[in-house]
Amino acid sequence: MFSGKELPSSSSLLAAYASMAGSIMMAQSIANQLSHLIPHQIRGYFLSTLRYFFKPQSPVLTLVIEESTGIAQNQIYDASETYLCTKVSPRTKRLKISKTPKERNFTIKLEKGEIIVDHYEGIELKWRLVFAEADKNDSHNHLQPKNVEKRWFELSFHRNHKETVLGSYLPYILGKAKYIKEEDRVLKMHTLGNSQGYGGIKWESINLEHPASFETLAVEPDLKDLLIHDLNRFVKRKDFYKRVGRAWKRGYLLYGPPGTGKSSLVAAMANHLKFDVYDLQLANIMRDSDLRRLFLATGNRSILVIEDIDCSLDLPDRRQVSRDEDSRKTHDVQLTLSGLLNFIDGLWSSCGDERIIIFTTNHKDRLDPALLRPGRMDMHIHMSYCTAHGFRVLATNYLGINGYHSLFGEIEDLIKTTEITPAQVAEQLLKSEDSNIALEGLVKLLKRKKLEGDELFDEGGKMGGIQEAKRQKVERKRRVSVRINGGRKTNKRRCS
Ligand SMILES: Nc1ncnc2c1ncn2[C@@H]1O[C@H](COP(=O)(O)OP(=O)(O)OP(=O)(O)O)[C@@H](O)[C@H]1O
Ligand SMILES: [Mg+2]
Repeated sequence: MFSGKELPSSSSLLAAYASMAGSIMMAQSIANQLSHLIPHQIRGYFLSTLRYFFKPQSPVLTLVIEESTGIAQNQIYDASETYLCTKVSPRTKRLKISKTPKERNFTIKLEKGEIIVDHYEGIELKWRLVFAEADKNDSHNHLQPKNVEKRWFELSFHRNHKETVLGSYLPYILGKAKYIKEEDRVLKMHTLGNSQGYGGIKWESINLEHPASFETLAVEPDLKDLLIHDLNRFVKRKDFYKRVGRAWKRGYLLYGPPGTGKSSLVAAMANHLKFDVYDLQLANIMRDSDLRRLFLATGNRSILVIEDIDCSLDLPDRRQVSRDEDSRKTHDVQLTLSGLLNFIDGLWSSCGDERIIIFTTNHKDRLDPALLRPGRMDMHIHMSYCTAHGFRVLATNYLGINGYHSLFGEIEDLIKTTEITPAQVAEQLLKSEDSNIALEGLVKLLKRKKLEGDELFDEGGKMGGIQEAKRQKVERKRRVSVRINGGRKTNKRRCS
């Protein structure tokens, strides 16, 4: 396109200009001297022709950035459009504004003919949006409908800055636009569909509107900082992963009792990174081929979540009759954890960038050692019962209390000695908008739970361990809930 060689340097330009000016003056004096010989009209024509040929070159260089390259959308045009929305000045007269149901924010675009002046490293850059009716005879445009307007940006600046604009300003705009788009991106939550369409089970997506963020998460500040740091480092390390020849992926194992925020943490991670979430319910997957297809259909910059990994892998019976080319065979398609892990490892390396995989479980102790093997999951994160700090976060979230409340001392003392999940605390705080009523309710709940815990402790003494007493109590509860459900099988089996 443009190369440094095409343009003279400023000093040579000056020299050329000086010699041109000299030539014009000389021509003028010749013309004056010959004035008595040359008729008046011819003299004027002679001078204007001379001026045309020796006119100094304009110092302004204009880049034309067309909307389409004829085959594909022009990336620089799209990025400029996004970038310039942030550069609207008080002098801008007209803007176009729109919002589709799926968009979160307004989209602002420049109107025809509007001019925006931007400054970059001390350079003044003038942008103008130009519209014209598309050339109907344009052979490049045969794919476009007739009477479509052609659009382009004209970017004008002093030609001395050509190198900076091409080498640094335009890449800066591409980067900025990418960042703006990421910020605005509506995240998607992909789950497995109910319908078995052609080709088998498929992902279906909805907007991920989970409000969880690291700010609203009731976890210890150290853990929160560690996680945010880990995620930020991961997304920045593309080159590092490439250099050491590793697939750019990261695995987290979240474990802890129900209601401690494992799913909320997944949503907070997705919101923080602006990654889509793919929720893979293994219970719905019978065949290896399905797993492979679904896995390959996940997008870049995404989090693949496999919840309750301890439950989903020992599903009752995955034996299935499948149709081979011409004979019917019975395949044992039982998925094992290590089989799944090898499968994922193998595929993962070959399918794109910036992948995060998260396993969640209520029972780390029941997991296959293959999953716990060093190097398999990058971080093991324990989500545990509510702490005093966790309670303060929830009190801020739900009741808007940022400072002190007279019941805080009692609640925090009780929380330290009681097993209560953040979900239970949250539920209690939701019961009333009056913080006194909500917190008194929480005190009662904590006292009741503490009492139950103490009884369990006594029972444990008789039975030879608090864990055994707990297990038996949960077993009793589970039998009740199975009876209530009438033995109906659900996808998410109770595993406690
Ligand atoms: N650590 C937490 N911080 C803030 N809110 C929480 C936390 N844990 C639980 N909650 C609240 O409780 C609800 C249930 O929590 P969540 O679904 O994240 O738990 P979970 O650990 O995934 O449970 P399960 O093991 O049953 O899947 C959440 O919607 C949230 O409102
Ligand atoms: Mg969960």
